[in-house]
Amino acid sequence: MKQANIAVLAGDGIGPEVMQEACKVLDAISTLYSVRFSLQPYLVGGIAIDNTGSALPDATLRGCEHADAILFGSVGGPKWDSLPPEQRPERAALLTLRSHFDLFSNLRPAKIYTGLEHLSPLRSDIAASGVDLVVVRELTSGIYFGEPKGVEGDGEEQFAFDTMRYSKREIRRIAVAAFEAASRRHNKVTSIDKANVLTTSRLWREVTEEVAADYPQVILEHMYIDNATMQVMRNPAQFDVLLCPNLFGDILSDECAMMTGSMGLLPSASMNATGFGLYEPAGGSAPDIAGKGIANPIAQILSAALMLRYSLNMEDAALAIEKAVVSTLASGVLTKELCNSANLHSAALTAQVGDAIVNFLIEGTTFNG
Ligand SMILES: NC(=O)C1=CN([C@@H]2O[C@H](COP(=O)(O)OP(=O)(O)OC[C@H]3O[C@@H](n4cnc5c(N)ncnc54)[C@H](O)[C@@H]3O)[C@@H](O)[C@H]2O)C=CC1
Ligand SMILES: CC(C)CC(=O)C(=O)O
Ligand SMILES: [Mg+2]
Repeated sequence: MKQANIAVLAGDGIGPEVMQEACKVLDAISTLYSVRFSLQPYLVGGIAIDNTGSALPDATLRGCEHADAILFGSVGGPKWDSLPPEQRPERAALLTLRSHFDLFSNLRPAKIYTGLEHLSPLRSDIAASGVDLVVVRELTSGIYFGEPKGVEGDGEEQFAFDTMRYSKREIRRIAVAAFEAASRRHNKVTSIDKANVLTTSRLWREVTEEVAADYPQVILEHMYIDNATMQVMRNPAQFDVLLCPNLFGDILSDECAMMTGSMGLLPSASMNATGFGLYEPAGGSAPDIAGKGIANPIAQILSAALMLRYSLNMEDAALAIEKAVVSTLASGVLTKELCNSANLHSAALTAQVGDAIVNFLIEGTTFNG
C-alpha cells in the first residue's frame, strides 16, 4: 500500500478550522485510493510563539524535513502584530519555511465556478464567459527577501528601506516553471513587471525573453503591473499564465481570488526543484471570521488536491477532489461569504462544506468504479 507522510501545520486564525476539513477529505481519499497518509500535526505561527517562544520550533522544521509534503494553514493575526517584523509569524515561520526548502515556484490557479458567476465583481457578461488562469509567482526572492533592509536615522529624517533584488538564475527558474505550465495549458505567458522604472524588471524581461526562445509554441507578452491589475478586471480571458515577481504576484493573486468570488476558494502550491512542496490557501488567517465555524475550507481542500498532484503523484485523487468541490458548489452548499443577503440564512458551516465534499467524493468515485 502506498504511504505518504504529511506535515500538517494548521497555524492561526481560521487555519485549524479549515485544516480539519482538509484532513477529513484526505481520510476519505486514503480509503478510496488505498493509500496510507500519516498526517502529523506540528505547531507553527503565533500559536507556536505562545507555546514555545518560536514561530517555527525545531520540532516543526525537523518534522517538515522528514515529510513527503507540507500542508499549511495560515499564520499571523492581531495578537502578534506588535512584534518586530523579523519575529512576526509571517516572516519567522512562513517566509523561513519557503526559504529553507527553496520553494521558489508558487502556483495559484484561479477560475470562476459554474453557479458562482454572480458573486464575481466582474461585469456579468465577462464573468459568464469564464476565467481560467494561473498565477506563477516567484516566492523566495525579490523585495520580501532582499538584503539590506532596515531602519536608520532619527526624527523626521528617519527612513526605512527594503531591497528588491533578483539574480538571472532566480528569474530563469521561475520563468521556466511558467513556460512549462503554459505548455500544459493554453500556450500563453504574460510576464508582469515594472520595467519602465525598476532595474530588476529590466533583467526580468531580458531573462524571460531568453527562456521564451526555448518554447516557440508559447506566446510571451510583457505587461506592467499597474496595467495588469486593471486588465484582470477588464478582460481576464486574455490571460493563461501570469508570471510574476514575488511582490506583484502576492498582490495580483489576491485580486484573482476575489474575481472568483472569495479569498476562500484560491489554493496554492509552493514547490522546489525536487518536487517537494508546501500547500496552502492563498489567503491569510482571516481573524475577522476565525473561531465562528464559517470560514470557507475549499482553498485548503484544493491545496491538499494540489499536494496530491504535484508532490504525491496522485493525479486521479486530485481530480476527484476538484470534481467534488465543483459538485458541492453547484449544489448550493456555500459558506456565508458566498451567499447573498437573500440566502444568508441557508449558509453552510465550514464542517458542512467539508462533509458535502466528502460525500460527493465517495459518490463520484464509487459511481465511476
Ligand atoms: N499565508 C499566510 O499565512 C498569510 C497570512 N496572512 C496574515 O493573516 C492575517 C490576516 O490578513 P488579511 O490581510 O486580513 O488577509 P486574509 O486573507 O486573512 O483576509 C482577507 C479577507 O478575506 C476573507 N477570507 C480569507 N480567507 C477566507 C476563507 N477561507 N473563507 C472566507 N473568507 C475568507 C477574510 O475574512 C477577510 O475578510 C494577517 O496577520 C496577515 O499577515 C496574510 C496572508 C497570507
Ligand atoms: C507573509 C505573506 C507574504 C504571505 C502572503 O500574503 C502570501 O503568500 O500571499
Ligand atoms: Mg498574499
